[in-house]
Amino acid sequence: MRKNLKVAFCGGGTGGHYYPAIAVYQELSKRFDIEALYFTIAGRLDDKNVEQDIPRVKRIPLKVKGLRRPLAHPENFFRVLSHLRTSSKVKKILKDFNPDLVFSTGGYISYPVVKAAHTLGIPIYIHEQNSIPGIANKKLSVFARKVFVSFSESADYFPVPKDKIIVSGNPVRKPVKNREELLNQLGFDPKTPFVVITGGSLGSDLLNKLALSLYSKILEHGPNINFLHITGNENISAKLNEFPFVIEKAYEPELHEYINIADAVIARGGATTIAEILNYKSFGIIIPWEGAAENHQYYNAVSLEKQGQGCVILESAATPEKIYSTLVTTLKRMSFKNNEVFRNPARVIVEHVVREE
Ligand SMILES: CC(=O)N[C@H]1[C@@H](OP(=O)(O)OP(=O)(O)OC[C@H]2O[C@@H](n3ccc(=O)[nH]c3=O)[C@H](O)[C@@H]2O)O[C@H](CO)[C@@H](O)[C@@H]1O
Repeated sequence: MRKNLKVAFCGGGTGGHYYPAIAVYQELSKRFDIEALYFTIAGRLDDKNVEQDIPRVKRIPLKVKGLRRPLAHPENFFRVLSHLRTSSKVKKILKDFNPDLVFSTGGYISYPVVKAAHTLGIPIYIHEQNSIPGIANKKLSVFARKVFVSFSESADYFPVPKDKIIVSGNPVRKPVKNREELLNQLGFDPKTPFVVITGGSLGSDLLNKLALSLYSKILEHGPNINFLHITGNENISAKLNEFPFVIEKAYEPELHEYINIADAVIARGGATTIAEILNYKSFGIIIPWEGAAENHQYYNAVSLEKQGQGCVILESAATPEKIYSTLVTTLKRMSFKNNEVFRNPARVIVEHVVREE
């Protein structure tokens, strides 16, 4: 008989924080009967998706806001007070649920949850997706039993003994669909190169603009390439009508399936998109968002480039001509991929958690 495991998760607001938690849930549920509780940020992506992604989950939406920058901003006084109030509510919920462990993937929602779990003595595990860790994870790492990091270079940022840190990689969801099935559904020929364009879970105006010029060039000069373009909430369909080789979606809940079969991905430098490109053996043409805290998207992207699975194009150099020529060269070099995930970071995490518990 399989053992029961009660897990409380938190980490959300964006897909970059949320999907690694889902990947860990999926891996844990191969070994245990999981009873899950998920603290979501009310109204955000995690809150909207968790009931589809985790069967029978107890969803606990919290109304929390992140700290404003600079940190000395007067508004932060009230936000910290609200975190403290939320923390006592969370403490009661955690006490009643009585989980075996808390798994947190960072972001501001993790403050009240991890602090409450700490006061109750519940084992805490933290995962950091980015090359340069976020403030919440750095501060909360002292309460964790283990801190999992995606990049070895992040280890030095955490104020904890080195043996607490495990370089696991960033967990990605396990793809289950094949290329033919997915591309036939989109009405594309599976033998034609297939490219995903994504600005991450919130979309990117810059990528949307660049893509339109890229499509015009392809219409004029070729070669044959089919695209799935994730626009975020922006609706640009009217402008895309003249390009029959492009399917546009505002959001695709199973984007990982398409990244898995893509011959190339044009993307921002969000850590989880980068991890999907890396682990599914695709190739990324990455234009990092320069506004990311401490430029972490750039360092995420450089790490992909160093591993031979991507190239970084800075915003200032990201002209349609540059993207077009890089894409054409990339596709010439690529052979069509198979469907295997060559590394499964979620398994590394689960093995450590099982060993500890
Ligand atoms: C603007 C912002 O704050 N960006 C941060 C956010 O990025 P953001 O949420 O954009 O995250 P990532 O690009 O890292 O990951 C997006 C995730 O959402 C999934 N997805 C996306 C679109 C879609 O339609 N369907 C779908 O399933 C992707 O497959 C991926 O799993 O978190 C990342 C990880 O902490 C950080 O590195 C980014 O800097």
